[in-house]
Amino acid sequence: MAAVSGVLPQVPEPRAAVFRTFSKPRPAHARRQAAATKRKCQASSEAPPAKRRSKASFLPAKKTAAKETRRTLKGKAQRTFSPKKPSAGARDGDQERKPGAKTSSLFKNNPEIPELPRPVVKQVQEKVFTSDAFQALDLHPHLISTINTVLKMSSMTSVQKQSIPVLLEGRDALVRSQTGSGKTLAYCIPVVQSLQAMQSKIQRGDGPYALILVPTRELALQSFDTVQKLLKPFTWIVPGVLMGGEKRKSEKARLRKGINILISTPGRLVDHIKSTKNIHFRQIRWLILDEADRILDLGFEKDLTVILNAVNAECQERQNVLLSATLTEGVARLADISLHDPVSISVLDESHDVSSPESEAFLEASPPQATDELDGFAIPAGLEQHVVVVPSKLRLVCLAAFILQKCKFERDQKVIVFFSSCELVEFHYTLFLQTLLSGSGALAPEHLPSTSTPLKFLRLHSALEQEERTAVFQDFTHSKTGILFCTDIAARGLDLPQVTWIVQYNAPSSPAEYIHRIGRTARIGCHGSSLLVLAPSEAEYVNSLASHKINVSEVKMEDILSVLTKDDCFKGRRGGSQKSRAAGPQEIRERATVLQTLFEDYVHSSEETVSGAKKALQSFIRAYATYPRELKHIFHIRLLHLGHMAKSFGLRDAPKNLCASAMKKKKANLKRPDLQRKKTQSKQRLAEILRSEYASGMETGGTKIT
Ligand SMILES: Nc1ncnc2c1ncn2[C@@H]1O[C@H](COP(=O)(O)OP(=O)(O)OP(=O)(O)O)[C@@H](O)[C@H]1O
Repeated sequence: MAAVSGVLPQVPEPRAAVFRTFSKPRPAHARRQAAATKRKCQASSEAPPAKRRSKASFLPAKKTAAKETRRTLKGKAQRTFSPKKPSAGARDGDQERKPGAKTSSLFKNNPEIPELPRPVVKQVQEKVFTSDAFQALDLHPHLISTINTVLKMSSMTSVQKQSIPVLLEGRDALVRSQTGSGKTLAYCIPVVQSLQAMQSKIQRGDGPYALILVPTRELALQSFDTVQKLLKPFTWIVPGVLMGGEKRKSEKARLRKGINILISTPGRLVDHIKSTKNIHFRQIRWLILDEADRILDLGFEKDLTVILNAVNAECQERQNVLLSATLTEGVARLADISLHDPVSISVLDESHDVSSPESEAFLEASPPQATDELDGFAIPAGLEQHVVVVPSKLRLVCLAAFILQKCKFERDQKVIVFFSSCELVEFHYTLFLQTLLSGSGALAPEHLPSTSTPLKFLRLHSALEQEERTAVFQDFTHSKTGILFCTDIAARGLDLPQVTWIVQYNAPSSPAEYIHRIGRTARIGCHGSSLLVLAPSEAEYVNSLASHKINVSEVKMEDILSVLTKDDCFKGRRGGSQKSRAAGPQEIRERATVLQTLFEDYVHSSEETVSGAKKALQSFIRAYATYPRELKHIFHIRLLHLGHMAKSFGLRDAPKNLCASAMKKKKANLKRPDLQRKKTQSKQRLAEILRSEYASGMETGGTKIT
């Protein structure tokens, strides 16, 4: 199959059947080139036959995947992306493909898929809506009409019904209700109502009366948008947003003119506290921490202390409100330092009988406690949660098949896929764009099945320029369909309409993050679904979720992969299609192999792409090493099979240098007397890395007072 270095054909490996149906009609010169490539491919396909499959194969097949792929090559050599000459990187030791080596052995030597534990847990549920109209509240008539006409809302949600009167009474509060239940308005309405009612009319130059802290820039923009809408009738009250990525100068200018309701990420605010002389908190009446547990979790504690000190130094009398769908011990600790005689508001219905009188949201007028996860977190009733166990080698094709199923063969599907790092998002985004999209190595329109929808890929992570981040956020918000690849910066608070599926390709590091990620769908009483992808060694995670009252139902990997039989782009040698013959397990395996080969060919098309895949793999391993201690027995790097993982990055073999450097480091560490100190340092570095995901964007440059 593979050629020895030196006689390697220009096109590294012909996977003609893969590319044939993916290509567009080509001009004459391209056809001549393809014919030449075809000849080369035919020549290279005369390599010795691959070995027969071993009996230890997962899903035993009659023929090897490698064999099948090679057979598809004959006489079908067209590429849909333009590979550069096999590069040094692509040919170096670990990636070199030896004569007779297998193309892909996706279904061989995989670990058994274990029987998943089936714990039965009673999920916590909340009732989203009440029958009470906003008119029932003592609000300014213009505010009510804005809610009704601009926001187009008539009845209150449970959390709004419970929170708004309490906050209008002037109490501090700790508010917990499920994702997508309307917490933003639960605090924005009382803030606007109280500020417009102030006896001496607010002046812009007075500065901030309300300070709203949120963990991410997108959430800051979203909350700003809501506040802006509510303020329509009250034009003298000026809202403003501070967030990383924007020009500091323009923010300073806006601060100088005056912002009355200030929405910010903590890091950015701290930066202004330290560097902007026009910022003051003399008038502060409200301090709101949205996603309060996250703000604490991510090491924002230090920033928060700076902010609280700055606010306390100028003003003691204010209302404090903390909100989140997930209360943890951390929140309670935070509550200790910032709340005064707070009311704890929790919208819960554990009875599951949402029509019974007892199931009404209840108000618990007590100090907040460490409500930790023992209670379980409420999950929207319309959310169906699934889990699929996939051997590492098959992860990539499984994800691709799932996306194709949802976004190509079903209508109006909006999917968010969560990854554990920016590098992973970038890698998968580029790979899918280059291989599955029309025009760049993908499906030519004439080959698209009539039922299919064009794919639209987007990505969101902290390493993007702010302008692009905002554009992507807006684009996905207003799209009817699409696939958003993202890190956890999109996990909290974002209200992206009509998201139908959440995929967690990398498992989250805590049950709280699981809840927030899946909470991007099934919002405000709608329906949605989620899929968690686990490796066989991670199956135990289902029990961990169950201990937090989270129920997931299993879907079989084969059922996800079977979509490939709907798509003749992935036809194997025997060319079976759904029309010509029934799709059996063998055909599914063949097509999965064709798809994997498409990925591998792209990855191995240049030195750059090989190196990108290696970096992504490295990033995956780094992220894997950061699971908290209580999950280490499930997610431990020693449980990973590097060679198998490499396949899920389109690499044909495990990169040797990656292993070697990791091992060397481990050995060296064992000999070190100062190991403990180093460990602490690396933990700190890790915290920094995680933190950078939510950074203010103002880390670089001096902090000159202006
Ligand atoms: N009373 C209401 N009637 C109809 N829709 C509402 C109402 N209140 C809020 N919404 C809508 O519900 C959606 C979710 O609201 P919001 O983003 O405030 O939820 P949340 O509880 O803060 O979620 P998360 O925990 O994920 O941050 C938004 O689109 C919002 O406009």
